[in-house]
Amino acid sequence: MTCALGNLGADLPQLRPSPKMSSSAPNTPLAEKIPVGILGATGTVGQRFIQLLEGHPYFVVAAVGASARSAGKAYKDAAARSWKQITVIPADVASLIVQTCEPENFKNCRIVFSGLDSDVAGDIESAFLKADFAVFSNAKNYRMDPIVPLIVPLVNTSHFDVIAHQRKVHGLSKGFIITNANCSTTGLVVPLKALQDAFGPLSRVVVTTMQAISGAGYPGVPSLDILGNVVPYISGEEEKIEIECSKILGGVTADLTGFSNLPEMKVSASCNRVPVIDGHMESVMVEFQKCPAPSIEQIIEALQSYTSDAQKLGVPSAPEHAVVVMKEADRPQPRMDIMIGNGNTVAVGRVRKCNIFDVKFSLLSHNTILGAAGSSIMNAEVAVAKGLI
Ligand SMILES: NC(=O)C1=CN([C@@H]2O[C@H](COP(=O)(O)OP(=O)(O)OC[C@H]3O[C@@H](n4cnc5c(N)ncnc54)[C@H](OP(=O)(O)O)[C@@H]3O)[C@@H](O)[C@H]2O)C=CC1
Ligand SMILES: N[C@@H](CC(=O)OP(=O)(O)O)C(=O)O
Repeated sequence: MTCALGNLGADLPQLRPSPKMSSSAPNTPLAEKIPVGILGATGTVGQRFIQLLEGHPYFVVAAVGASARSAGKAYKDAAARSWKQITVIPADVASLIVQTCEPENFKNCRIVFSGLDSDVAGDIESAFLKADFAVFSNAKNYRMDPIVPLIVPLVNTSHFDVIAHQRKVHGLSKGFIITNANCSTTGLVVPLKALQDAFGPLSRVVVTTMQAISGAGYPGVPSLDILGNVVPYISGEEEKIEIECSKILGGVTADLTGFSNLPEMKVSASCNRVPVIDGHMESVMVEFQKCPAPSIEQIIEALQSYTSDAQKLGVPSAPEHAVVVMKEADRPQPRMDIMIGNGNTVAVGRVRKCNIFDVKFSLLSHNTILGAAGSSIMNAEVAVAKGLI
């Protein structure tokens, strides 16, 4: 899964100058919106980008890309069968002509958000990086690359500090690549970060996931496999959760050229596909290095009071609460709780003593909002606030 991006320094095309932007007041609309492109725009994650970017205060969708199967059609026709959002396709995007995913077709964009299938994301995202775009990827291809930040905006925006080094290595002036985490990793690391900040290092984490079908994209899991059923296997998912947590919860090296992972924190994941449309549930057990461990009351307080850097920066998509702790015995539940914080909050419940580790709880996070497009957009907002765009 670890891929080297290679030497990207040569043949940089001249891009149009980026619009004037203010990094001093990140939560107010920019004087001129930043044109963005969406790669994989017809897919499950791409659609979520289009939905979330409608009326966005910083960004405007200026180009959409997908495979040769979709290219050349108006977006509304290319996505006619696959659009599964509960809102209609925004009118200004509906009429855009879908492009093939080549940088020259996105010359009017400063940023590209990628919801590309991982089979093609590696080469395409690399081409956009080489062409000096700011690339925000949802695919797994570059997550573990030693100079690519893997950022969950409610957890580790400090990892943006490696961008200057990444630009230097690749000979870029404005471009960079940031990746999001796997959707189950994303829901997990937010409460883990709250606990790590409050009580010090974690030694062991065991997680069992119950993942929605939208996680598999469209058309995804056949209905006959999933209706009235549970499938106890999602290819590659357990391995991704187990390694990504360590990079995200670790720091940046002192010279800002890479990441200091947390090999001492052991994570074991078991993943299941369940017949839910949106929202990944996770059942989590945590052991602290600290002995004696904090009390359940202290743990609940730490989860509730956790405030991420994205919230402190006040970027538009940052939720009021990174974590909400639900007190009802049978919550959170996907049907009722998935849109807390507009899909960018992690709902935690059933926080209780664990007879084997120190604490156990359930969590719910939105796999295509916080777990994908929502985090990418929030990462881009943070990049604007940090003056990187
Ligand atoms: N769904 C989720 O919850 C999450 C997904 N991800 C990741 O996000 C990415 C997208 O996932 P998802 O939206 O579910 O996948 P989908 O299968 O729903 O969408 C895939 C997209 O990639 C495009 N595509 C496929 N082949 C090519 C090609 N050769 N050239 C250009 N575009 C191509 C498709 O276009 P076309 O319609 O023309 O075929 C489509 O737009 C994946 O890497 C996935 O692992 C990450 C976190 C969560
Ligand atoms: N595998 C996840 C979604 C996904 O595509 O993850 P990743 O981007 O890590 O491959 C799911 O099925 O729910």
